[in-house]
Amino acid sequence: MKIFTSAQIRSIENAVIEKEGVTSIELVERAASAITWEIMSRWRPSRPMMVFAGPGNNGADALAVARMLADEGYTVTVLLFNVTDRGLSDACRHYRDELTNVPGVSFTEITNDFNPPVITRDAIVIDGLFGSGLKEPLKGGFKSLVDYINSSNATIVSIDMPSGMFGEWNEATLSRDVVHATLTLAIEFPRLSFFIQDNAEFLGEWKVLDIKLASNESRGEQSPYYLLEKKDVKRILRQRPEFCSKADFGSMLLVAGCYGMIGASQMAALGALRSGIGRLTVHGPRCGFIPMQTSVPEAMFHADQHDIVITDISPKHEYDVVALGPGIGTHDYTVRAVENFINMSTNPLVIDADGLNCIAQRPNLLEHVPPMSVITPHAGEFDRLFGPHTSHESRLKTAVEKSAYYSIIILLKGRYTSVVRPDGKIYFIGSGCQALATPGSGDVLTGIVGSFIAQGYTPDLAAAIGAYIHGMAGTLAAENDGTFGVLATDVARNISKAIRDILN
Ligand SMILES: NC(=O)C1=CN([C@@H]2O[C@H](COP(=O)(O)OP(=O)(O)OC[C@H]3O[C@@H](n4cnc5c(N)ncnc54)[C@H](O)[C@@H]3O)[C@@H](O)[C@H]2O)[C@@H](O)CC1
Ligand SMILES: [K+]
Repeated sequence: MKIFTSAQIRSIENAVIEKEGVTSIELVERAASAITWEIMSRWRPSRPMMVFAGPGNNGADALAVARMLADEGYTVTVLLFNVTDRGLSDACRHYRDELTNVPGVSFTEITNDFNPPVITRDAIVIDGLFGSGLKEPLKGGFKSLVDYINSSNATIVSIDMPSGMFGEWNEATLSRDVVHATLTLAIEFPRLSFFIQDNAEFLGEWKVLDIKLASNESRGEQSPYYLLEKKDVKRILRQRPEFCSKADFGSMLLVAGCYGMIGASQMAALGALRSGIGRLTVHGPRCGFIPMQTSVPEAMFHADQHDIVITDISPKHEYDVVALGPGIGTHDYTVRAVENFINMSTNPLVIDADGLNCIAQRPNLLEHVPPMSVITPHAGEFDRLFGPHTSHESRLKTAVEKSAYYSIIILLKGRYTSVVRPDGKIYFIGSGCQALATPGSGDVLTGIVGSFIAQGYTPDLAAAIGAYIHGMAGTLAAENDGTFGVLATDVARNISKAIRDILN
């Protein structure tokens, strides 16, 4: 699914109005009925509704919802803020005129100062102050109003977006002067902001409501941002031919483990094997030999000359891909081995965890990472590589810049994992859940991504489908065990099930 900017959504909306002869009032009506249904399915008419409407079409949506809720027997108090020089939008004026004599609605239009009404704890606040037409961070009276709403402890439903939040790029608004919604009901499209962790506290739960807006128009519109869905992964994944052998599914060298972290080699190896690798060799220190051969006998083991750390990475054979990093530590010998290996590599690599921490000790080394390699940092590893960041949004922007500069794919892990390509495209992956926040989970992901590259998927797609399948495997594991106690081995065990579900 493409993720559009607010400007693109406006132009899609205008195109629908012009080409299909739909009026903006009809669109508001569609949006408002979808919102009203959603509210009615969650809260009974005994809950008082308190509607805050702004001067644009976000306000029009709110006024139309107020009328519909009143028709359904809810008690509705409406405050319309008509305080800007520009006055009301056409649709807002239309719904204002319609509301003035609806029974069950207490309506006030504010054109100047006002005394804030008491918001009781059982009230449902409907926030229709501003949506995609917000031009600058809120200030003055609107800022105080938003503060007042936030301090009410009531349930807050934001229409389209929490008022004060932009559809994209919110650094200037971070955590200040934005409605903190309990539920955000987005109209037709999710926004880029929804996938960035900084904004989670504004959005609360969010849901996209379908108002049949222009699938034709939106299909033609280009966007660098995508939400990867199950159907996309199904389209990318190739069914295995009936006549096949393991030689058809690639070979991978996994460079992983040190004394005390051989578990990382196991997790990554399981990730690779459960996602279909044809042949897997693990290179690790000698102390890893017995544990690896007993716990993952399907993998071959190639022992380093050193007992407890990796000191030399010189593959004896050709591999389709080398994945490097889980549990290797950052001993001087290992940093040097990583440096030598990267300097002589020409094919795309997968680099994770301590592999990245080793690179962070030799900053120029990134210049020598082969193009189209995949690096898979979490926020901490990312900052060690590229410097500290104060927000997830700024981290994402740096990822776009660094991905282009180094021609590498950056898979930035999080609630919505972002796979950033050198051409600026970002795939967001939301298939995971809290269960994945467990030790070894990232190692499993490294194994999966490496395995898909070895099987012939391009590194960007291997990273994207790998992250999706990893997330889904974690979610499937949580269906059995809840979100607290899922182990990385449980995630690995569910990979094959996730792939089967996707292909069915
Ligand atoms: N996307 C769509 O196709 C549809 C959108 N609809 C609604 O329309 C909304 C967008 O409507 P609009 O474009 O009218 O925009 P908004 O209603 O978000 O806001 C525009 C108004 O707010 C004022 N404003 C902007 N920034 C301000 C600030 N910082 N301080 C004070 N005033 C400020 C503007 O001058 C203008 O009057 C969406 O969020 C959604 O709720 C729906 O009505 C129907 C379909
Ligand atoms: K809003």
